[in-house]
Amino acid sequence: MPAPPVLVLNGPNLNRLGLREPDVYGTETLADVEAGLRRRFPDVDLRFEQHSGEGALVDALHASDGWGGVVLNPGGYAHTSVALRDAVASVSVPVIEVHVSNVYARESFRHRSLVAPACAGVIVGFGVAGYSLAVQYLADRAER
Ligand SMILES: O=C1C[C@@](O)(C(=O)O)C[C@@H](O)[C@@H]1O
Repeated sequence: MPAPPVLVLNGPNLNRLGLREPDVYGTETLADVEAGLRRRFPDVDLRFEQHSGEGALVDALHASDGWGGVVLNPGGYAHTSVALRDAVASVSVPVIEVHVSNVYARESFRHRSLVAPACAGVIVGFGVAGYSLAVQYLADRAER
């Protein structure tokens, strides 16, 4: 049986990666991230979605239930969204929260994630390499 897909789910403003605050987020675009992950993990059925709205992110999480995992960068919703946290808690798929920047080295309102306690793990501050680390974890987990 083929391994179930892994969803790389990005929230608001991450479609601006590479353009927005490059000193904070780097110069790689979301398309670069997708191409890099597809190159690095040719055997993983990777799906990519980016939504600016909270509801669409909630729906995407629900639709991924039973998949191999979700790599979730909730963007600013990490710090505000009870609905997103509840959506993560409502599914049995392992969700890894990723932040490109080191949110703990930034403004204090970024130090708390409402979503993180519902996640299997969190990767913060490794730039876009965080997506790759998260997919690697999920791929290893699928092989166990
Ligand atoms: O939009 C983002 C990007 C971010 O999630 C990151 O990847 O570093 C960190 C958030 O605080 C911010 O609102």
